[in-house]
Formats: sequence, C-alpha cells, structure tokens
Amino acid sequence: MAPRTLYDKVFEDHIVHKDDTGSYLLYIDRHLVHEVTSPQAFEGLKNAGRPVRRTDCTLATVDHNIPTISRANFKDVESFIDQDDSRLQVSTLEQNVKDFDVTYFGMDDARQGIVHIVGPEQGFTLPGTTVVCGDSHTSTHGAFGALAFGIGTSEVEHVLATQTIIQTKSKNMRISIEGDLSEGITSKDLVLHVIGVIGTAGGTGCVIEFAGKAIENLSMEARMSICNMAIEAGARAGMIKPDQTTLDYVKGRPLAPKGAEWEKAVAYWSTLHSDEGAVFDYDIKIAASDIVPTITWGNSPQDALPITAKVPDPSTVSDPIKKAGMERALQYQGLTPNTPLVDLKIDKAFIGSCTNARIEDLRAAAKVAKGHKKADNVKLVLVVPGSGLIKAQAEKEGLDKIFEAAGFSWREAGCSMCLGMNPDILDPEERCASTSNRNFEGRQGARSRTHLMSPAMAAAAAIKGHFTDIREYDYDTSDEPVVHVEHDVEDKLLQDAVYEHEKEVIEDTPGTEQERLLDIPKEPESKKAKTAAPTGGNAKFTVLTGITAPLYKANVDTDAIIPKQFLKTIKRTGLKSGLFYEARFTKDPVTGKDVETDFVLNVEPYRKAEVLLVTGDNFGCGSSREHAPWALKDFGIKCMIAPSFGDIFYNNSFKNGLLPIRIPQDVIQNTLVPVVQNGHKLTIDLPAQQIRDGETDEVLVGHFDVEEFRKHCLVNGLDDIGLTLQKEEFIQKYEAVRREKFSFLEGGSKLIKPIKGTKKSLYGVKAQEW
Ligand SMILES: CC(C)[C@H](C(=O)O)[C@@H](O)C(=O)O
Ligand code: SF4
Repeated sequence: MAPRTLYDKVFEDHIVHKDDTGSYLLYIDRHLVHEVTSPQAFEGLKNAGRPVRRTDCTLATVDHNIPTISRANFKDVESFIDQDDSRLQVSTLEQNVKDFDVTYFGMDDARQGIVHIVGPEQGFTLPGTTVVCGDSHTSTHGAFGALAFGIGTSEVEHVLATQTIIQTKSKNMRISIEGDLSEGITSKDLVLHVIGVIGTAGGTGCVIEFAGKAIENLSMEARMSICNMAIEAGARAGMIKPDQTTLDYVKGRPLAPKGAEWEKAVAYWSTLHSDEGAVFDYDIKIAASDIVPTITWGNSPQDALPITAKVPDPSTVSDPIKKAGMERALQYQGLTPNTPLVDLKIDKAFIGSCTNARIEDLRAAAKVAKGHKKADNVKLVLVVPGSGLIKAQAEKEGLDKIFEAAGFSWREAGCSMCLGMNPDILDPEERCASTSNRNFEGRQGARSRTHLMSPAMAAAAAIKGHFTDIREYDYDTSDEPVVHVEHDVEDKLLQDAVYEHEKEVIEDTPGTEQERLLDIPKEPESKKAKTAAPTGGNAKFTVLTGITAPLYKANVDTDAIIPKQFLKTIKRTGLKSGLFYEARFTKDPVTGKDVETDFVLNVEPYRKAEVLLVTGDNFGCGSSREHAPWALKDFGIKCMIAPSFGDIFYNNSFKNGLLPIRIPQDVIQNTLVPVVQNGHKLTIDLPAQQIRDGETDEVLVGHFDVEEFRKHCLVNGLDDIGLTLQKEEFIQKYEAVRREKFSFLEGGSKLIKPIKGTKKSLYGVKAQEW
C-alpha cells in the first residue's frame, strides 16, 4: 500500500460507501451537541419521525447562551436565565435530550462546559475517531489525531438520523514547526503566527497536520489550542498524530476504553501517523525560533503581529482590496498607523473560550496575576473556566483566590465573552485583550474591539493596562511556587465523575462496562432510523436569471453575514432583517431606531438581488452557523459567486438549495463586475455549468466547477437524509465491522451514568433526573 498521511488513514477507516461521483459517506464516531445549532435539527427529526440513531455516540451540553454568574442559587433554567431567547434555546435542548434520550450535561452538572472542552475531558474524544459538532471549533479535537470538523445544522440532523456524513476528500497540508519554541512562547503565539503566515484562507480545502519537534513537545492542552484555530486558517480540520502525551492524557478518563479494550485501542492508535514518504499537497515549514509573543491588531485572525511591532500603515500597501480592508480595520479598531502595539491601552480583558480556558491556561494567567492588581483603566477582567471540572480544579489550586485578589472576576463555565450570546459583552469601542479565537467586527459586542493573544499576555495587559511583551513582564516570585499543581486532584475529580457506573459494573459483571456493552443486543428495530424514500428537501435549482449585487470585500465572515443576536432563534426562517445587520443598519442617535445605510442590498435595484457577486476571497469564513445561508435565502439570494468560500458555509449553502460558485478573482473583476452594474442580470445555468449575460445570453463563464453529487441534489431538490437512509444496508455493514474492529468505541456517552438522587453535584444541587 502506498504511504498514507494521518488524515488519509482516519478518513479511509470511516468510509461507509463511495459513490461513482467521488462522494463519500463517512461514519461518525462522536457527535457533540450544543443549544445553538441543534434545535432545528431535532425539530427536523421530530417532523420526519426519526430517532437519534446512536445515542451512545452523542453527547450534549450547554455553553453559548448561559450566564457565567455564580450558580450557587441555581434552581432551574427557567428561573436562572433572564434573556428570553437564550432561555428558550437552553430549555429547548433540555427537552430534546429527554425526548431523544441523549446524554446531557446541564447547568447543574459539574461536567457542563464548552463543548470542545467537555469532549476531551470526558474521554469522549478519542484518537482516530471522526468527531463532528454544529460548531466550527470542532477542529479542536484533531489534537488527538481525530478527524474532527464543524458542520451546519442540516448536517447535525443528518448525523443524528444516520450517524454518517456526506464528504469529499480534502487535500493534505502539513505545517511543521521545526526546532524548539523560545522561552515563554505559547501555543497561542504559535497558531497566531501560523495564521499570520498562511492567511485565513491559507488552509482552504485542506486538512492540516501540525507536526515537528515544537508540536511534539507540547501538552495536550496546548495542542488543542492549535487545532482549535485551524478553522481560522480556513482548514476543514487540524490534526496532530497521537503519541505518548496523548495516551497519558486519555488514559483513565471516564469514557476512555479500559482493560483489554484499552490495549486494543492503543495498538490501533499507534498506527495513526503519516507514513514515511506520504505525499502532502502542501508542505510548509516554519522555524519555531521565528515565533515571538503575537497579538492581532485588526478584524481578522490573520492580522497577527509580534508584540514588538507597530500598528500597520496602509500607505505602504499597493493592493487596493488589501489597502481598503486595512483602512477599514484601523478605523473600526480605533487605531493610528505606526503606534507601537505596547502603547495601546485596554478597557477589558477576557480569559476564556474553547481556545484558552483549560487548566493550563488558567495557571498561566494566574502566574501573571499573582501578587498584582489590575490597572485602574481596566474596567473588567473576566476569567471564565472551560468547564465545571476545570473550575473546581482551579479552585483546589487556589487560582480563583489569586484572580480575585488581582481584581479579576472569577466565573462559571461557558463561552461567555468569546461571542457574547450571554450577557458578557463589551460596550461599543471598548478594547479587549482576549484569549479567544475571533476578532471579527462586532464579535464581542456591537462596535467592540478585540485583540487576540495568549492567556499570559491577556493577564499581563490587564495588570499593566496596556499590551505588554510577556518576556519583559515582572513576575512576582516572592513566595513559594505561584501555582502548586496538584495533578492528583484533577484525576480524583475525573474519577468522581464516573464513580457510580464503575462501582455498579465491577460488582455486577466481570469485565469493563465497555466489554459488557459489547454483549448487549443491538438497538431494537423500532428504534432504528427508518429507510424513507428521498423526499424533496429544497426547491429545484436549474437555471436562474437574476439581479446581481456586487460586494467588494474579502474575508466576509459568517458573524458579519448574520450576527450572534440572530442565532438565538429555534427556527430556520425569519432571518432576513438580520442579514449583514451591522453593515445594513446604523442606530439613529436620537430615536435609537435602526436606519438603513447605503449598503448594496439596501439600494435599488439590489434589494431584489438573487445573486451575490463577491470580489474578495474567503466569503463565509468563520463560524459554522447555518443561519448565514438561511438569512441569505430569506432575503432572496439563491446564488453566491466568489473566488473562494469558507468550507462549512460552502457546504451549508448546498444543504439549503443555494448555489455557491467559485470563479477566479480576475474573471469576477474583469468580466462579471462590469456586466452587473445598474441591475443588469446574470443567468446561472447549473445543468450547463455556465454563467451568461442575463439579457443578451452571451456566455461570460463557459464552465464552472461543481461536484457531481451536489449538482444532482440541487437540480433535483433532493433531501440528503432520505438519500443516505437508502444506504442503510451499507451503514449496518460498517457498524458490524466497527463493533469488531473498533470495539473500544462502543458504549460511548452511554457509559456515563448520571449522578442520581442522593449524590450531589459539585454545585451542591441535584444533578439532572434521568
Ligand atoms: C454558534 C456556533 C455556530 C459558532 C461556531 O460555529 O463557531 C460559535 O461557536 C462561534 O464561535 O461563532
Ligand atoms: S469559539 Fe467561542 S463561542 Fe465558539 S464554541 Fe468556542 S468558546 Fe464557544
């Protein structure tokens, strides 16, 4: 067999079926679910009368909408969450997990947390597995050598119903970080540096394998921070080969295989690495010694600079799109060219998110904060642990006390100010030192200004009041070691989280819970997904002649297409008014009401546009929110043309009957833009794969690419789930092989036994009744 990459191996081990058009059906081992992207998926299942096919492969928690204030008096969601739409989203998930028998960590369970922190913490995420979630930062789990990627809500429904996903093979990219990182340089600096080098579209169409000595020397926490931000480099996924560090992290986790199953798993995992001579489509090498403390200045994660640099100067840039983008970012961020970054004062700091809210991150921030006070100009420093277990661990180590003494605010677990779907937001024009992963316009609140950096740098900025080079920071080393790391406390907590089922199993039956589960009969037939004939999901897309609105912008992220406040709906429709909300509306200073701007879709004749013609790369990058295509569709847009698209957005568009077309930038600019002025129409002929002048019928683009399977579904308006369920026979065959070959994956989230009745959760309140 030819040498294969890590990605090739994991991909191939999950193929359920490959069709003639080159489209694959992949089996999904682990599905994480949160409240934002699941309501419409569960509703779809209910409407079609379909069950969740593998509840053992599914694990749900709440993270985005929940307040981070103390839960000491928490009784229930209804009384605890003030914001109506947030409460509805959380309570909808609570109902759905009951209706579909999905394992769930709710707000009264110490195991609740950000979905990408909970999965690895519980050992639900395992090397060599396929992991999906309706969330772009699912790439985090690739740190274990899993193939992990974000999906849209339609795909969430598809996975819930079929335990599979339709995929095409991505390209292989390797980024090797050679040599050793310098003293004080963290994984966050490393990944920001990488994105600064390759750009936010650099990984488009690829799965990135991070390799090299600097990566191998990193802890699992640090590796997760890197893979987490692979999505910010435009990649489908990021992966790191599993090694001893991985095994040490996984072993003993509640859902990790035990006994003979562990040995079997380790034997398989040891085969998961790129073979000598494996071919990468792109092979990038970066010297670790080039990496210094790095922060972002603009509104894209690629706007990364060494902390020693100055705010960039657009007058030195010749490319007009780049120059305009830079000017816009400087204006939005309130920055003057050539100001040293260390001279920029901050208003708030945020230490948290799925990138940097793990115990190691909190320890790094506490080390900086210890013995100091936040600067007077800093109004708030939020420290938000990634999960209840991390919170408890940090408290055992006394980190909460260090933060509180420094004037920081110590919170409960959740996504918090990373995107502010809960009450944690910045006020307009506030500048924030943030350990999160996105600095898009409006990300942390309307007109907020975000700068991304490592936990140590964010804490240092909070203490000094301005951005600070951590290498020059004056640590307080007067006392005993700043953080006394008690690893056994963490281990104990994890064990506590499973003590119930372990006791039960060991007493009842020989062997582990997992081995026992292998003997239980398959799910009753009545619970199996029904093999329904494909139903018409979307309107058919054949030939469209429509007004085409030009949009002269690059890197339009899905936060810009539909901001966070519109994600709180539990429906797929009604999003028209939220489309490009920040660009389309401004607040009247007197009445406070929304007033339309001169944004292209507010101007006649483009109010009736059916095609969006984008001149810059990477349209729809960032978050996996399917609300972006839903909003476009609601507005009346049916087709988007751009030089390139964010991967998840591209996928989501097809699922909703929209056609995204990739056309080279020079053709867009020189051939299409001149034609579409003043409402002149374009004809998009999908069967012929051509773009013509909508009025003269002159051929403008003789051929555009679209994958055969996607075209077939669009032209016939087909529903993917119906089509996949016709492959039931193949899915069952795969499952039979899986039970044998990957027996250590059986049981999954069903190995978690709820903490019942007399047992108290770490918050002193009763855990969920099952
Ligand atoms: C809400 C969810 C769809 C989104 C994502 O996919 O990333 C969120 O987690 C984010 O970070 O913007
Ligand atoms: S990026 Fe932020 S909002 Fe998205 S999952 Fe991570 S913490 Fe939550």
